[in-house]
Amino acid sequence: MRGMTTPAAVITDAAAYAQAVEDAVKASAAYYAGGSSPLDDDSYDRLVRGIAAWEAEHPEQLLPESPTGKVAGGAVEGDVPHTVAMLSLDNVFSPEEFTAWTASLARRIGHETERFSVEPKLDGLAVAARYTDGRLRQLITRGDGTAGEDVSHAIGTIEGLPGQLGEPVTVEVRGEVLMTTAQFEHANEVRTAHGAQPFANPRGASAGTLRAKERAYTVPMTFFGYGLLPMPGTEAELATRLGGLAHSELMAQAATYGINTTATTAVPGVTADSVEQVLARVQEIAALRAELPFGIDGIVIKADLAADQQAAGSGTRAPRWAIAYKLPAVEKITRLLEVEWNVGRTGIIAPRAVLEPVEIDGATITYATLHNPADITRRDLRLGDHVMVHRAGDVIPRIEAPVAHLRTGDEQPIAFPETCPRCGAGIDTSEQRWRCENGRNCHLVAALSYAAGRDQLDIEGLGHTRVVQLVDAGLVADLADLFALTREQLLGLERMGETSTDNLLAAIAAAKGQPLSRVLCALGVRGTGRSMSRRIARYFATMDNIRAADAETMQRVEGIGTEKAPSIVAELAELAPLIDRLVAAGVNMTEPGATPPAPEDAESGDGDEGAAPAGGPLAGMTVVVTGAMTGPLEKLSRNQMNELIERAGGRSSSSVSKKTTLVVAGEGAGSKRAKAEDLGVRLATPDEFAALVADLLD
Ligand SMILES: NC(=O)c1ccc[n+]([C@@H]2O[C@H](COP(=O)([O-])OP(=O)(O)OC[C@H]3O[C@@H](n4cnc5c(N)ncnc54)[C@H](O)[C@@H]3O)[C@@H](O)[C@H]2O)c1
Ligand SMILES: [Zn+2]
Repeated sequence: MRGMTTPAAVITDAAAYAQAVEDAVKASAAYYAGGSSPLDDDSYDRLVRGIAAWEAEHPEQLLPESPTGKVAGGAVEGDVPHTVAMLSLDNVFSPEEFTAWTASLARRIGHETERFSVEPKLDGLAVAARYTDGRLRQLITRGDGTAGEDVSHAIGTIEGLPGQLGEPVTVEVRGEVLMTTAQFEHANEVRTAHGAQPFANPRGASAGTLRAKERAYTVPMTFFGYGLLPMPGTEAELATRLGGLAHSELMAQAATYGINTTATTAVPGVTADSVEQVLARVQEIAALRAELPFGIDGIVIKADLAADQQAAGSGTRAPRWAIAYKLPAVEKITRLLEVEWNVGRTGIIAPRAVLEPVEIDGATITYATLHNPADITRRDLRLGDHVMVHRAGDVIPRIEAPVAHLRTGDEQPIAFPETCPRCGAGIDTSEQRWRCENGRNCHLVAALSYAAGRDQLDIEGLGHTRVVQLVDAGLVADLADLFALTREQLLGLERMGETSTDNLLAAIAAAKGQPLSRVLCALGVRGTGRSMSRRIARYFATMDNIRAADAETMQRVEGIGTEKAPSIVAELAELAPLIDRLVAAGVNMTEPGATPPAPEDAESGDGDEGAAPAGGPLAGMTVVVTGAMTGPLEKLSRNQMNELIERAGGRSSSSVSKKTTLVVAGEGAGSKRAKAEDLGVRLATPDEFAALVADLLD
């Protein structure tokens, strides 16, 4: 795993040091008050590392207001004293640093740490929730660690923090308040609808929301507990018992009281008996990070046993028995320079953000998705805005929100196109995603290249350049024209010799034999990608059946709901002349191995049967493929693997969940394998899987 990506800020003289301290304290105060810091975390941490480096060289110049060594950088105060200090955490950034930390902990307590607990480091803010006789009476922020702010007004708006515990106990629960991605999107939608500025990121949104006292609206947040301790009023017997429990036992106890903990997530807290086990778990959590519905900025490792914790003790800023293993930052602030509107192969007009290049976790980011025009309006994005950009794993970078408090007033509204930016035709704005009225004919080259692609008609020799040539020469104006191409026409093109012409014609002829699922996919009907096309083709078995289906019948295919069904039916009706010409050209319109739905079945109308044949070695199974395939499966693309799964009676899926029955994990499998292990889903190697479906392999 990579360590720090950004070096410390370099401070060269006392004046620069004083300025850096002032900047850091200001940023920190804004950060804890409501996330309106001008700096992203990476820049803040860099600044503080620079301050610490200067102080190490010039201890005599240390300014009393310096953020180093203090909870919350010394920028926050409170008036409700904590019974036990609420501290921050020290950091490590690599396996080596972590190992060194465990060694120093062992020296301190006089023996190796018996057991560790390993939990995600939730990226929200810490609160203490005081329960008296099982009732939530008071909610307090961390503040400066010794006293926090009373935010009891937020009681009732935080999921996972019940007003009433399952038992009438008097205890203090500590944990993190955060917003899930969905809660964050919702919060900003509600805020902008009320004329308020959006929050820059989920962390700032929860800080700002928690502290806001009088608002016309409430937005939900989520709580995860990671501490349980006695407080004044706690029964003596319970106090003694809690004091002796291991961290993992406390978490189990909190859960039985009804408190939400990470046990409900894909990254539950676990215990580990060795450094190796801890590091393996760190890797697993890191691999799952991009898929989590909430932000984490590291992994927290604690000595699990109470005796070990007591022996280690705490410093003024952080406990000595716990450490944060930090992960690289996934968020940076940069500027939104421009919005491009690109027309895709189905005629969808999608906005894309052009950013001032910014480095996030080793990659330079210049573009981010913006989904659709409504998304821009909802978040009140403007050109020239500073924006919080998020990028984790292989997921396409996204703009989280504008950093509204950095606005200068020079920002400009984002202009939406009034006509298709590609062909000038009108725009159909009836759905969230806008579409050129010319549909797939608008970007014919993209539509045809897609149709000829490996996972659709698989026409070798018909790459992008060749398609451009055919379209420019006026030889092809739609998919059916491909099948009418003559030898003479092709020979007339530049760089087309006899051999390549014959090869291309043969490839086009072969494409006529592709299964219906691929032909359907090649048509590029909105909402029918590869797997949906396979489900439709398997359910209906023939193109005639598909075309005969009304919206209600279409909904019998799994995954097609009331919204998608009518649009698919309408688009297929639009495509009727094209489909007729494909049929006339001899293109196959049946799905091998699929049987059409029986008429009774069509009347019973209950959902998802028929999506796969009843039998087959994978009947009733949901299968996910990850990593590189080897052995008999080596040559199969991911799409072909999914086709194979469905031919074998199973259902293919791209993400692992509790519903997954089998994960085929090849070399290099990462987060999906980890998740399968977490959920206890059965794993198979490519060879084991090949044996399972041997009858279908040729
Ligand atoms: N952008 C800015 O201007 C700015 C300013 C100040 C601080 N910061 C950021 O804040 C961070 C430092 O803040 P900090 O002092 O709050 O420390 P921290 O967030 O790095 O670590 C301590 C906190 O971790 C949290 N935590 C999450 N999961 C936990 C778990 N399972 N067990 C225990 N604790 C858990 C708790 O809230 C605890 O208080 C840095 O990442 C820094 O970049 C940013
Ligand atoms: Zn167009």
